[in-house]
Amino acid sequence: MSKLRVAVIGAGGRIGSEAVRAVEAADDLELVAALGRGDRLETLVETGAQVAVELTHPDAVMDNLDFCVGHGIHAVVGTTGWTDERLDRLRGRLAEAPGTGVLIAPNFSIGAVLTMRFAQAAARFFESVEVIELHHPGKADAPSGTATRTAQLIAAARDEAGCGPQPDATSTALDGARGADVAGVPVHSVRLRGLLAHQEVLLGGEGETLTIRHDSTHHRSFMPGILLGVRRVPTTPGLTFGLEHFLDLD
Ligand SMILES: NC(=O)C1=CN([C@@H]2O[C@H](COP(=O)(O)OP(=O)(O)OC[C@H]3O[C@@H](n4cnc5c(N)ncnc54)[C@H](OP(=O)(O)O)[C@@H]3O)[C@@H](O)[C@H]2O)C=CC1
Ligand SMILES: O=C(O)C1=N[C@H](C(=O)O)C[C@H](O)C1
Repeated sequence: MSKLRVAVIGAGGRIGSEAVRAVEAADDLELVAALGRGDRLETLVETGAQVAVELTHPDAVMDNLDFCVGHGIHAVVGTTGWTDERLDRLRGRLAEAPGTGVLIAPNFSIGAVLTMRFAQAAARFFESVEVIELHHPGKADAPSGTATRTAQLIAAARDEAGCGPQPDATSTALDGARGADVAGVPVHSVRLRGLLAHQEVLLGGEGETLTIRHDSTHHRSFMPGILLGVRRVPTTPGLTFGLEHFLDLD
C-alpha cells in the first residue's frame, strides 16, 4: 500500500522538529516537505503532500490553512490562538472545498485530552473551579489553547447543569490578580524556565477540593495524537475541533 504523503509546516520549531522525527519514523507515512518561515507554500503542491501538519504561530496559521484548504490538502493543526471569528472563516473556506478535512487540536497529548474530559465531568459537582496553566517562557499566547478550551468545556457543563456563579468576595484586586475570565472561569498563566506544558484544574466544594493535574514533560507526548490525526483526517471532511473526536472516549 502506498504511504500517506505528509508535510510539516513549522518544522524547525520545538514541536515541529519532533513531528518531523515522528513522521519519518512511521512506516505508513512519508515526509515529503519540512517547511520553515519564509519557505514557499507551493512546495506542498509540488511534492504532492496529502496532509500538512501545521505547528507555527497564531499569526501565521490562518494564511497557511487558507493555502492548504484552497489546494485540497488536509491539515492537522496544533497552533493555538483560535477565536470564533477565525473558526468561522475556516469553516467558510472548508465549505468551498468539499472532501477536505482539518483537525484542530488544542492539545495532542492523551493525558491533556483526558484532563479536559475529567474536568468537564466534575464541573457541576463543585461550587468553585479555577484553571492554572504553566508553560515554558518561549510560549507566545496566554492563556494556553488547552486552558481556554478546558474553561469553555467546564463553563458549558456548569450552564447545562444550572450551576450559579462561583462564590468570590473579591472587591479590590490588582490587574490580573484573579486571572483571565474565560466564560466565567478564572484562568491563571505561569511562564517559567524549566517547564514545558502543565495544567491544573482546581475544584472546590464545602470541606473538600479536587485537583486534576496533567504534565507534558517532553514534546514526544504530543506525537501519538498528531499521528492519529494525520491518519484519520483524510477520511474526515470538514472541521474537527479537538482530538477527543478521534479517540472513541464514550
Ligand atoms: N496542540 C498541541 O498539542 C501543541 C500545540 N503547540 C502550539 O504549536 C505552536 C508552535 O509551538 P512551538 O513549537 O513551541 O513554537 P516555536 O516557536 O518553537 O516553533 C514555531 C516554528 O514555526 C516557524 N514559523 C513561524 N511562522 C511560520 C510560517 N509562516 N511558516 C512556516 N514556519 C513558521 C518558526 O520559525 P522562526 O523560529 O523563524 O520564528 C518556528 O520554527 C504554538 O501555537 C503552540 O502553542 C505546541 C505544543 C503542543
Ligand atoms: O505552546 C506550547 O508549548 C503548548 N501549546 C498548546 C496550548 O497552548 O495549549 C498545547 C500545550 O499546552 C503546549
